[in-house]
Amino acid sequence: MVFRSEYEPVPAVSLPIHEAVLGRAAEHGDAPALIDGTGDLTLTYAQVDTFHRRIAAGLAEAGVRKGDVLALHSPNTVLFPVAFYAATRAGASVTTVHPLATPEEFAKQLRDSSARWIVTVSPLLGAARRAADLAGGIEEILVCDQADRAEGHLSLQAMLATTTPEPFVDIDPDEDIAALPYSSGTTGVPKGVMLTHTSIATNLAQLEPFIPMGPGDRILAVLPFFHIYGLTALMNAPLRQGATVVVLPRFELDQFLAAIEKHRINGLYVAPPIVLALAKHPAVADYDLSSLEYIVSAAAPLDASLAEACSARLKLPPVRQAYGMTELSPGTHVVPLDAVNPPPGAVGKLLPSTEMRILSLDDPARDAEPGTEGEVAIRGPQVMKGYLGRPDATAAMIDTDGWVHTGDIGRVDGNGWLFVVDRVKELIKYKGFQVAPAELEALLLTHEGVADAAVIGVYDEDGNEVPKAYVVRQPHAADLSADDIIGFVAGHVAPYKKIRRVEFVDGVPRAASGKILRRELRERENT
Ligand SMILES: CC(C)(COP(=O)(O)OP(=O)(O)OC[C@H]1O[C@@H](n2cnc3c(N)ncnc32)[C@H](O)[C@@H]1OP(=O)(O)O)[C@@H](O)C(=O)NCCC(=O)NCCSC(=O)/C=C/c1ccc(O)cc1
Repeated sequence: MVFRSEYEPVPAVSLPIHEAVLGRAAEHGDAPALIDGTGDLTLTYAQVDTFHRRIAAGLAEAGVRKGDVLALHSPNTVLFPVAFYAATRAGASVTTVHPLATPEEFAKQLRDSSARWIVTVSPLLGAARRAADLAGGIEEILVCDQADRAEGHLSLQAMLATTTPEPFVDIDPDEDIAALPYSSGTTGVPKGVMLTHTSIATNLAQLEPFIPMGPGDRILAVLPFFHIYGLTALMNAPLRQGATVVVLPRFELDQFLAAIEKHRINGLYVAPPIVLALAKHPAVADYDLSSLEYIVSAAAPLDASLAEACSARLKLPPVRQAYGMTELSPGTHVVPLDAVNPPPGAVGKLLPSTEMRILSLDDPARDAEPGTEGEVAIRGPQVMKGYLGRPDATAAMIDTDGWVHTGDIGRVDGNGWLFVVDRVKELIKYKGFQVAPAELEALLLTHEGVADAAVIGVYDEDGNEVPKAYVVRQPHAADLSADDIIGFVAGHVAPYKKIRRVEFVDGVPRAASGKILRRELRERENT
């Protein structure tokens, strides 16, 4: 059975993303678009409009051409959105990089995406230079935050002085790639997700009626812009509608609470660990959070009683969930802000122009019995174009009828609410960040004391999923300890991918094909 959205379809928004988002920026003029939540800098809509055009001219002058891949490597700053739209206006596809990626991880992404340009911030220049050396093929490393050409790197700020006219680039929004975030999908290592201008812009139009933001609304950008959730909910959506975005570089509880109080934030888009902090942390009582009107949570499963504790403490309507994934530009379901008594735990209703099937877990060619659990499959204009350079992985994810097999297990109630109950995919979600077991297993096998290894997600006391390694020692490495393993991995990966539990075993369960039997390990955990 195909579930169809109960809402009127929305027409595709076939526009370059910078036009779809900033097309009306000049009209908003002096209204604040972006405020630095750690300082005083404010960019008005008129400035964002002018600045991104000047930087696009500067990038074109530096040699950026249509189809080039530009790696944007920065924590959240007020210049991040400006750099993003400047790059797309110059014709580039933007691949966003985690600011804490190690040089090796960064280099992998540069090589895989055939990136030619890096835009970073000066504190991260060292990592960017090492990554560029490892990867090769980089024309130039540019820096967002320097007023001049310090340290020999072109600066985006210096480009604001350019008198060169903005480039005219002929973008085909339906075909050309605007964003190339990296995602593991349901299995394997991170892959470049090709999102066209149209798929991202149309997804904004699909979401807008349900979580409207407009002039006067003040949104807090604490989740990273480099993930599709932040890029959509905290950057594209508010800037398209004329709201004000207060920007924080990372989640630090007191700074976050102080920013809500100081800037009279009314809408929060967060992930479950922040809902947990709001529900339980004593510091919450020290701040005036009365400006808040709603909280939306996505990126990872949210416990219904935790959501209830959070909204009760802050005297807010129930926390709204939304559901999506990078491969879906990203949104497919949302609990509308104006929904009356949405059922606890629901991740939402199908967005307009989106179809869903719930596939049988025994036979994915068939639908599950109505009301029962199955794998969520999605079809709509927000489906990615594919994984860059990986036709096989693309075919494994999108079937010949255009359905994306999400790897999440869900159930739909009689009123069309989706509940996500589990997942079939291998991926670990640490605080909403993807951690691919295959990547950590490959790394563990490079340790001279490790004979074999498997990684799965287990739950800690706070209900966070954390990566756990099962390790088989080499015969000569009898004294290899858990701390050795944890330290070794931490030395090679971004902090969110760290191994946080270790168990030594005599053997890793494998199928005859050699595939790790993760289900067996998971069952062992639960007994
Ligand atoms: C703010 C969070 C929730 C919590 O922050 P945290 O507690 O500091 O944890 P981190 O995960 O950032 O940091 C991990 C480690 O790195 C460390 N770290 C941290 N920043 C630093 C630093 N700048 N220096 C140095 N060490 C540091 C940090 O201290 C920590 O170290 P450790 O103590 O060992 O755990 C953070 O985890 C976070 O941003 N998570 C969200 C990720 C996210 O956006 N994912 C979205 C994927 S896309 C998606 O799901 C789409 C959904 C969607 C659905 C529907 C829609 O409509 C739209 C979208």
